[in-house]
Amino acid sequence: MVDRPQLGPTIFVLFGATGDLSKRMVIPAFFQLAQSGLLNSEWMLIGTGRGNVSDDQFRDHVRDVLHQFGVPHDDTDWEAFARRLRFAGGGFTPDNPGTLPAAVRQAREDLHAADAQLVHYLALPPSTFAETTRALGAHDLARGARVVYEKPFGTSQAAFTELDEAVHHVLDEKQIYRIDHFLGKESTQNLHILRFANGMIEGVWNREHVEQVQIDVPETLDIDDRSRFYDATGAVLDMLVTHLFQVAAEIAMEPPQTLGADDLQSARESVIGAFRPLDTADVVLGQYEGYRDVDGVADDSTTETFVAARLWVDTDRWRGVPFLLRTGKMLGVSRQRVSLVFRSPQGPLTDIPPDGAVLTFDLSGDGEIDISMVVKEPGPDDSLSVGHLGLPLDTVPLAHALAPYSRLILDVLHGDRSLFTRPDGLAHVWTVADALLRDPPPAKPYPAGSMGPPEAEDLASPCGWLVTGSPD
Ligand SMILES: NC(=O)C1=CN([C@@H]2O[C@H](COP(=O)(O)OP(=O)(O)OC[C@H]3O[C@@H](n4cnc5c(N)ncnc54)[C@H](OP(=O)(O)O)[C@@H]3O)[C@@H](O)[C@H]2O)C=CC1
Ligand SMILES: O=C1O[C@H](COP(=O)(O)O)[C@@H](O)[C@H](O)[C@H]1O
Repeated sequence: MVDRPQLGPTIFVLFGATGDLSKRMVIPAFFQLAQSGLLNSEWMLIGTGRGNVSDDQFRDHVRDVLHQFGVPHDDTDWEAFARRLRFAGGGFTPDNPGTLPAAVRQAREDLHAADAQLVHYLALPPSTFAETTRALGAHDLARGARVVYEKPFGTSQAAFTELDEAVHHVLDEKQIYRIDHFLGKESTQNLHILRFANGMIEGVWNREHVEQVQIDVPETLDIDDRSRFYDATGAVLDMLVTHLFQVAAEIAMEPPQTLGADDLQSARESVIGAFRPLDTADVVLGQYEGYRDVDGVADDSTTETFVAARLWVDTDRWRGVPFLLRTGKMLGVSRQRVSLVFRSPQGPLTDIPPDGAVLTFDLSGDGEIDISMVVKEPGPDDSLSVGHLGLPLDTVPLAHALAPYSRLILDVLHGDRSLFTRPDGLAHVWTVADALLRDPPPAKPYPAGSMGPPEAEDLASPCGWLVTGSPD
């Protein structure tokens, strides 16, 4: 990132600026960028929404958000930031521009930058993506702009195709940034950096050496804050076909020619084409006991709050290696672990623990890479034991981790699409998930605080899931 050119003046339009995602992620991330001096000094953030919120009311909201989410700042930081906040209300549809076009014109004047880079961030319900894009075209706010779409970008093959066509009617692919914040995590980026920078890792990144891959994101979190959204979405759409598939693609991809944006994006998104459509016999769905009592959840809801799946990647590199994916709400622990479990060598040693040699990427927080290895148990005989080496990424010299949303927003400002998804990859995602979405197996009940339905354990045999309900 040190080699990146200076950014020019920027106008960042935040749709859904007073919504949940904006307050949790986008506003704190943008503030982090401003505070770290990573923005051009000439920028303006225009929040938008359907209500008539004054600039000052919006500034109060933003300040509350920074307090609520514990974003450290002093008065000087805040005053410099607040001066650059505006709000444009009155809605924004193809028939009604509200006050946004005028606010953008004014921002260009205030910045003395007729050519300021316009970025629209759609932190909106996905059902509004197509219409908002049409409105950008209708009110001349699409020309030269970059547009960030939140997930999910479509909820089925048909919905994806319809949305993709609507968006491409107004924008070129180069203007489109479909965000998946798991790709912005420091450890996720190490799935390609560590691999391609270290021959000893790249050499074993294949079926000859890897017995199985686990992508495991259990969460203790409930869904109370967004029960309506969640009940209409479920774990398969919320996590599996989005974040977990993208992480699987990061692992499965063939080496790109370069780590330039187009090559990296192409390598990751094209390997999704080799994901075998999921067999529902390889999927276990669950629903935690008590889910139907949550306010906003239907009394007879069949929505899954847990999914475990065995995915196969039909490439020469990975044929026959199961990719085990698991995530769910109200589980016994919160973890975000990607593990490559290595095969035991044939040779003189017997009784080697089957999951002794594992390379793990911890995606949570600032990230960590761990290696476990089978070693001699120090002592008088030759018993085998498993030892661990941990590398917290914040201990790497000069580490200055960016939160995933900060990193991805910065990439948008720089016009770097390497960590964003592409329509060919997404189109195939819907093919892979089609049978599961059309005819899902019933969600099996599981107790809150457990690790999901017991049937999910069988998917991961013989090693079993490496993340268990017990503390590490
Ligand atoms: N919340 C989260 O933790 C996460 C959310 N996401 C994604 O981010 C996006 C936004 O999610 P979230 O913030 O939770 O959503 P919200 O339900 O909070 O909606 C965001 C804002 O959108 C506006 N809005 C709501 N309905 C409509 C509508 N029918 N037409 C136009 N504007 C509307 C509202 O602003 P106003 O009333 O001011 O117009 C609202 O504040 C979604 O795509 C979601 O999937 C992704 C990851 C995590
Ligand atoms: O997108 C989502 O991600 C979160 C988990 O993300 P993280 O920020 O904790 O890494 C998940 O809880 C949520 O259901 C999902 O919508």
